[in-house]
Amino acid sequence: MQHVARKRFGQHFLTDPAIIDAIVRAIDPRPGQAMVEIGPGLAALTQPLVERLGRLAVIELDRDLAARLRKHPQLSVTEADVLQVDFAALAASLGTTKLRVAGNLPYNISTPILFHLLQYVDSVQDQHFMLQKEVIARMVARPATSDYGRLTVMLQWRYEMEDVLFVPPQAFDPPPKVDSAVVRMVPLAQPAAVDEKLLSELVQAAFSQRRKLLRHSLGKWLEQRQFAGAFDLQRRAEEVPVAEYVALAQALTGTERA
Ligand SMILES: C[S@@+](CC[C@H](N)C(=O)[O-])C[C@H]1O[C@@H](n2cnc3c(N)ncnc32)[C@H](O)[C@@H]1O
Repeated sequence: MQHVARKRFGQHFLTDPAIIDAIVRAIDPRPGQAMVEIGPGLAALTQPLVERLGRLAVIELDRDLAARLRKHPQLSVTEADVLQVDFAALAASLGTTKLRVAGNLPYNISTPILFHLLQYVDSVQDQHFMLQKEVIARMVARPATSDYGRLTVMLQWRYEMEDVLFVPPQAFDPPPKVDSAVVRMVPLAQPAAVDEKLLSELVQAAFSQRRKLLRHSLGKWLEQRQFAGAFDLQRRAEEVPVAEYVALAQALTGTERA
């Protein structure tokens, strides 16, 4: 039966066989691996993935698409909003502690999905996501560039990330208005021990006025926390490397490096 793409679910279905093949090769699924796909849609990626894996868990919000997918004997379908899914519990239900996660994400909620998964980083082996190209540019950005921001710091603190593939709008039906790309995210083996909430507040304060020097955006914030250490506030937020934000958050809590 024909499915009309639903805009509210960010539905853009992959149709280009060469692109689908390139994405699956980048993911490199192996038999028996525990993988979950977010937003399988009409199964463009799902089918080649499950052929290689043997079994695949999928999370789909669209009730009609979930009903179709349930007919596939090798899929376990969770009909849910991915932002409500407990990935640690999902990993346990699949008999693993480390999940592989993949998906051509709905772009309207891609940043919330990335932050949701950050909570479950300890239950993840790796993540491969198709996203708007500009979002991936922000994820993998280097300091002192206009793409470097809150998303960069909060993700680079926990993941090694790589832009692995460019995908043009014509690879989808209907084509999105933006260019896309695929990112590989691998959790760091030895992340710094830091209070994530504090780091998040710090980074938010720093980038709240990104064109100004940090003494304007962060000075007062540090004063309120009675910070007496050394930190150069004569810079803009985008000039501070991830490791320095982490070290500052550690100094604020007295946490030692792991
Ligand atoms: C960009 S489409 C990708 C579809 C398919 N994987 C493909 O590549 O052709 C995004 C998919 O995510 C689903 N989706 C949208 N919002 C979702 C949510 N909150 N939770 C789970 N799935 C969602 C959509 O219904 C759709 O199937």
